[in-house]
Amino acid sequence: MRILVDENIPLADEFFGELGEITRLPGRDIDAAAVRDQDLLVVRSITRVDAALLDGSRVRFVGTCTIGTDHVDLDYLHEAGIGFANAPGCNADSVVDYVLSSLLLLAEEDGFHLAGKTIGIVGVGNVGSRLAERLDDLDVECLLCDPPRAEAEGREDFLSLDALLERAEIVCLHTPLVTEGEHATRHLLDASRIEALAPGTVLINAGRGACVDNQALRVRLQRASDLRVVLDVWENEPGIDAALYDLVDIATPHIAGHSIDGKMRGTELVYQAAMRQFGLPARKKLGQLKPDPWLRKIVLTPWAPPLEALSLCTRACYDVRRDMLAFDRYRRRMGMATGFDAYRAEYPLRREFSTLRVELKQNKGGLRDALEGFGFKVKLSSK
Ligand SMILES: NC(=O)c1ccc[n+]([C@@H]2O[C@H](COP(=O)([O-])OP(=O)(O)OC[C@H]3O[C@@H](n4cnc5c(N)ncnc54)[C@H](O)[C@@H]3O)[C@@H](O)[C@H]2O)c1
Ligand SMILES: O=C(O)[C@H](O)[C@H](O)COP(=O)(O)O
Repeated sequence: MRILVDENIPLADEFFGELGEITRLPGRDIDAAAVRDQDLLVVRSITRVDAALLDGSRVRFVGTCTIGTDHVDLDYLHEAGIGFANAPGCNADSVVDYVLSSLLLLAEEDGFHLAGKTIGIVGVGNVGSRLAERLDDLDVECLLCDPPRAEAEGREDFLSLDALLERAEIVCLHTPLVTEGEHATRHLLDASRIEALAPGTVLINAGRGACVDNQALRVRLQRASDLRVVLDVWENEPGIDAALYDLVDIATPHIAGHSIDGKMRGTELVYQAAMRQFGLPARKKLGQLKPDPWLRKIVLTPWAPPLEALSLCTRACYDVRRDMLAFDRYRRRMGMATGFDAYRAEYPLRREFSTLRVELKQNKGGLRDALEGFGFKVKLSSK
């Protein structure tokens, strides 16, 4: 069997090696000529998978090691009888780490506490629901909006988008990009909703760029810099709006989900689906292959002030400023589009909060709940 894999997929040899010969290419170089003689194609979100790529090829199965599927023409694959799998939830915890690291940074810069804030989560799937679970320990009020789930599950506690936007001080978007139908998400935040955001609102988009009308957001920020904006995803990646880039508070190149833990989970999920497709046993397990965490444990003495301690653990594990500053360096050196892709391709190793254990000698000021809310494994020990 011949297998073509995006070069930014970790553990591809370990998982797929037993199936046949592996070729690796940058995701944007995967074209019709490259896939023609392949049997299995494993991609990330930057490869458009459609008839133009696959017609006339031998490919029988396509896997994307991502949550999102908006780069894949699912109808075409179905009609062509080509098997398909994505990796639901694989990097959801990584996105939640990104959101919490960003919120902590803004809270420190602006001198506010997360406790007591009202946070609106739009899109309550794997990412949104895990974010809500973690925030549960932090004494924040969570407002949830997910009309497809509200309809399917009869959830009366879910709000409409406009009701959520009216009350939330922090708005987190975790919706997929859906361009058609009753629940389309393209420009879910359109010009009128962006204009109506109350001054001081924090807006975070780590779903898909086009869920927010980027031009309208730029216009609002040019008129008044009264919002705090965190954008990990953008319209027209990698050639994003440079004027908007200059106006937002935290700008990163679609790396919220790029923890090595999330990427490896994505490879495992696609491997399992491919083995099912080919009727083979999936013997490889991520547990056998995963590298050890690089930072295992932080021990906090009774003198640790709770807020500083939370900040220290978060930054030790993942500090969003690293990605902001690095992206800025890359885009200055290479230009926006090339820098955007290059930083993602060379993305430094990042572990998830759940890989770090925090040992506490004393549980002062709700520190244990805050650390657990952020996702760290906490042990209270008097020794
Ligand atoms: N920035 C990143 O690196 C990164 C990483 C992972 C995922 N993502 C994006 O985030 C999206 C969400 O990820 P997930 O794992 O939670 O996906 P998911 O499929 O588990 O959940 C998406 C949720 O959005 C809801 N939804 C759909 N249309 C909606 C609408 N109009 N309004 C409100 N909610 C709506 C769905 O009902 C679903 O519950 C993915 O589709 C992907 O596009 C981005
Ligand atoms: O949908 C996803 O899983 C994420 O957006 C993913 O992190 C995208 O990463 P990429 O495939 O673009 O490297």
